[in-house]
Amino acid sequence: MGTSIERHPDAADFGGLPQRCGSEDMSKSLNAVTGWALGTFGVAALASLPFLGNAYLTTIGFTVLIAYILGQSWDWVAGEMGYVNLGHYCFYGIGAYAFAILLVGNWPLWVAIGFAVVVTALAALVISVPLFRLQGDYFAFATLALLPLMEVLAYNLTPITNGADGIVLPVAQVLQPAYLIALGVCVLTFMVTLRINASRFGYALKSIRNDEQVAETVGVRIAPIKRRVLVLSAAFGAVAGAVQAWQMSYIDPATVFGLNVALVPVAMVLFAGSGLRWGPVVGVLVLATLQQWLLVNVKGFQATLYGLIVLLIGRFMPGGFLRARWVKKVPLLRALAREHHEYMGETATVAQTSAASKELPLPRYAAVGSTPLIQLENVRMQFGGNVAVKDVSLQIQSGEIVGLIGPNGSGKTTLFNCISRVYTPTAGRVLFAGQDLKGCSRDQIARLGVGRTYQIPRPFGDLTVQENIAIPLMFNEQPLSPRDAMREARVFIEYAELGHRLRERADGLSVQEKKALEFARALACKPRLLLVDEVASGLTPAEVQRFVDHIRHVRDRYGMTVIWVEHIFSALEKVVDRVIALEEGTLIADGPLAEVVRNERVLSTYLGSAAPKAKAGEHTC
Ligand SMILES: Nc1ncnc2c1ncn2[C@@H]1O[C@H](COP(=O)(O)OP(=O)(O)OP(=O)(O)O)[C@@H](O)[C@H]1O
Repeated sequence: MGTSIERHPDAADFGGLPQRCGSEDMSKSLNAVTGWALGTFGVAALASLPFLGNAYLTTIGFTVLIAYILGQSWDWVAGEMGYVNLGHYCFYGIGAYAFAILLVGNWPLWVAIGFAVVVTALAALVISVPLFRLQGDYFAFATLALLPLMEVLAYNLTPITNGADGIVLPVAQVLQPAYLIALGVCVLTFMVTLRINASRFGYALKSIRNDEQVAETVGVRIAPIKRRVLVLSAAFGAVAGAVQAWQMSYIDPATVFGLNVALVPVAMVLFAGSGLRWGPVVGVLVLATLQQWLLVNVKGFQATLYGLIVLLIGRFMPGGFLRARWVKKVPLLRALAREHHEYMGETATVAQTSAASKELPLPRYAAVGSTPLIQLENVRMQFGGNVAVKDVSLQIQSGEIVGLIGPNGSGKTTLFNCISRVYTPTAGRVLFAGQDLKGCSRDQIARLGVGRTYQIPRPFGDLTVQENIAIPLMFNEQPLSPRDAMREARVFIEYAELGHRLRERADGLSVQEKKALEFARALACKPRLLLVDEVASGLTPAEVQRFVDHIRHVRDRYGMTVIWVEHIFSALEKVVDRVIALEEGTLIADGPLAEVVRNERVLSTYLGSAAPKAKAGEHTC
C-alpha cells in the first residue's frame, strides 16, 4: 500500500493559490489511487498464500498477521496516547479463553469470536478504572502485573478454564480459514489506524501523549478517550487471541498469558518505531520472520533474542530503527519512517504568509447583566503547611482587562490554577458568569469559556503549529471536524504571525514563538475569560507591544475579559483597567495601576526602602 491513501483533514481551501492547488489536488488523487491499487494488489497477493500448498509458509504468514494485530493495537495506546501497556497480551489471553470456552460448548465460530471481543472489552473497561489513575512508569509497571494475575486466575478457575490441563478445541486443520480471517482483521487494523490518525479521537490521543493537563485545559475530555482506546485495543487483541486459539486448537495459561511471549509484539513495534504509521508493519515483518527462522534453526533462543533487541534498540536507537539518522538516506526506508506530521505536509500546500489578519473567528461576548464574569469568594489553596492563596475574594466584570501583580511566589499562578481547576481550591468558591465551578472538570471549564497560557510555554511538542491550534477548535463548545479545525487554525496562526512555521513541530520553535503559539492556542479556545501568565517576560519591547495590542484588540473587538499576570508594569500600564496585587497569597490592593503602585504595602513588597520615590510606568520586578 502506498503512503498517500490517507485523506488529509486539511486537504482543501487554499483559495489564494488556485493553480498550485489544482495540480497538487490532482497529484494527491493520483497518489491515493496508486496507494489503493497497490494496497489491493498486496492484500490479494497475501490472500493467495494459503492456496499455494505450502503449509510452512502459511503458518509463518499467519504468525506475522497475528503479531501485527497485536503490535498495532498495542501501539494505539502506547504510540498514539503515550501509555505503555505491558499487559496488552492479557487481552489476547482473555479473548482466547472466552473463544475456546464457547467453541467447546459447540457455539458457532462467529458467535464465539463476538463473545471473546465483548468479554475482553468489558474486562478492559473494568481494568481501565484503576489503571488510568496511574501515569508513566507506574502505569507500565501496573500493566505488567496483569499477565501473572490472569495466568494465576486461568490456573485456578479450573471449572471454567480446565486449569493447567488447558482446553482442547474441537477443531482440526483450520490454518487456511484462520489465515484469511487474520488477514481480514489485519486490513481492518490498518484502516482503523488511518482513521484514528485523521480523526478528533486521534488528535485527542496525541494531545494526551504530549501533555494531559494542557489537553484538558483546551477542552479535551481525557477520561473517556483513554477508556475508549484501551477497550478498542483490547477488542483487537481478543480477536487475535481467538483466531490463534482456533488455529492452534489448544490453549493453556502459560501459552496465552506467559510473559516471554507477551512482550514479543511490543518488541516488534519498538524495534521499528512506535507511533509511526508503518512502524508496526515493518517491525512485525522483520522480527516475526526472524522468529520463525530461529524457531526452526536456533531453538530455545528466540526469547533471549527479543529481550536483547529491546535492550539494544533502547540503548542505541531510541524511538526505533526507523528513526535512526541513517534511515533518512535510504529512499524506501525514509518513506516508511515518516512521522504523522510529515503526512500532513505531503498533502497540504505551502502556508499562506499574508499579513497578520485582524479578524478572528471569535464570537462577540456581551456582558452578563450586572453579574461579574468571574467572582472569587474566600478562595484558599493550601499545599500541606504552605498556604499559597489565602482567602482571596475578588470580582471581575465582563470586558475588563485586569493586571495581576505580586512578587515571585505570591500566588498569582496558583490563583489561575484555581480558576482553571488545575488545582481544586482547598476552600472558597469560584463563580464564572454566576455558575459555581465546584463540580466542573478542567475540560468543562475550558468549554464554558476559560482559556489560558502557561508561564513556561507548554505546547504539544511533537505536533505541528497548525495542529496545536486546531486541537482546541476540535474540542470547543461547538467542535469542528479536523479538516475545518485545521483550516480555521490558520487564521489564529496568522494573527500570531507564525504563518511561516505552520507545518513545523512546536518543540522546534524559539521561546518567543512558543509564547505566541500559546497565546494563539488560548484564543482558539474561544474564551470569554483569557488568563495570560507572564507572556511578555524575556521578550523585546516590540514583541511586548504586540501582546499589548493583541490583548487590547480581543477585548475591544470581541468583548473578551482578560486577567494578565505580568511583572512588566510599563506593558500593563498601556492596557489594564485596574490591577490586583498579591503578597504571600493575600490580596493587598485592587484599583487603577497608578494608585496601586503608590500603595504603601505594594511598594514595600516590591521595592523595600526605595518605595516612596517610585512612579507608575517605571517599575519592573
Ligand atoms: N503544586 C504545588 N505544590 C506545592 N507548592 C506549590 C505548588 N504550586 C505552587 N506552590 C507554592 O505556592 C506558592 C505560590 O506559587 P505561585 O507559582 O502561584 O507564585 P507566583 O506568584 O505565580 O510566582 P512567580 O511570579 O514566580 O510565577 C509558592 O510558595 C509555591 O512554591
